[in-house]
Amino acid sequence: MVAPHLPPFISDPPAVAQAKKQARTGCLHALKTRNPALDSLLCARLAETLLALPAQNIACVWPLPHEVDVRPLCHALHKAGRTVLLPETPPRGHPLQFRVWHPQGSMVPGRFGTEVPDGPYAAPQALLVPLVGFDRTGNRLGYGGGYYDRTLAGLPAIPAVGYALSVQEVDHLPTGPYDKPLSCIVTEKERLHFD
Ligand SMILES: Nc1nc2c(c(=O)[nH]1)N(C=O)[C@@H](CNc1ccc(C(=O)N[C@@H](CCC(=O)O)C(=O)O)cc1)CN2
Ligand SMILES: Nc1ncnc2c1ncn2[C@@H]1O[C@H](COP(=O)(O)OP(=O)(O)OP(=O)(O)O)[C@@H](O)[C@H]1O
Repeated sequence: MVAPHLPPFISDPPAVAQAKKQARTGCLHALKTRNPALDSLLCARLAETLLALPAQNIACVWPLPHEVDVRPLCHALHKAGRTVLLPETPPRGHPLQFRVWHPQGSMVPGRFGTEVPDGPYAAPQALLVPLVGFDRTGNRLGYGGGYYDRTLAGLPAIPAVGYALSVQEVDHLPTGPYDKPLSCIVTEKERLHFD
């Protein structure tokens, strides 16, 4: 039997995977022990950044319990007339899909403790990217599922805005073959541009 033609799968070299794991532990600790009063400052800065984009469909984020509470941002974008999408997490190895969120709609449980709206599927025109960690050159770190890496690879032409608190910054993040720097990262203190 002839093997089906699949693109070559290249995982991170072991030293890179190990270094990412170590950075992830430190950044997650910083996220979980943050001053929660900073969440609203970050939301305000993100609203300003995203509303400046000419995008109707904005893929936002619904927070996990330990993450920055960006739910006020979802409400602010909706109030401003934008269509808010939220990610649905497929099995590992696939990119995220996005569904329309409405403040009065229902959320259903998704993978890894996420909550997903029951609205229709839609394509984003701008993408908000939650960060576990980041560095000053635009490199990002997630939970290690490769979900946003794959999603960004499939949507190369739309603006992607990463966000984190400034305590989640590290000096230098290791990168693997699929890691691409973001063009913009927003924290409660600043907006970093990398193009
Ligand atoms: N709010 C939110 N939604 C999101 C993401 C995210 O980072 N944040 N995702 C980003 O890809 C996708 C979900 N992917 C995820 C993949 C893995 C884990 C995960 O491994 N979580 C650890 C908890 C880590 C910890 O608390 O120490 C776990 O379940 O053990 C979480 C989300 C889509 N939705
Ligand atoms: N476009 C892709 N195609 C195939 N494999 C990929 C792709 N993007 C990432 N990967 C692989 O997925 C694995 C996890 O990647 P990584 O540790 O960078 O995830 P992450 O950026 O922390 O998580 P996420 O993207 O979910 O926020 C790595 O082995 C990586 O090589």
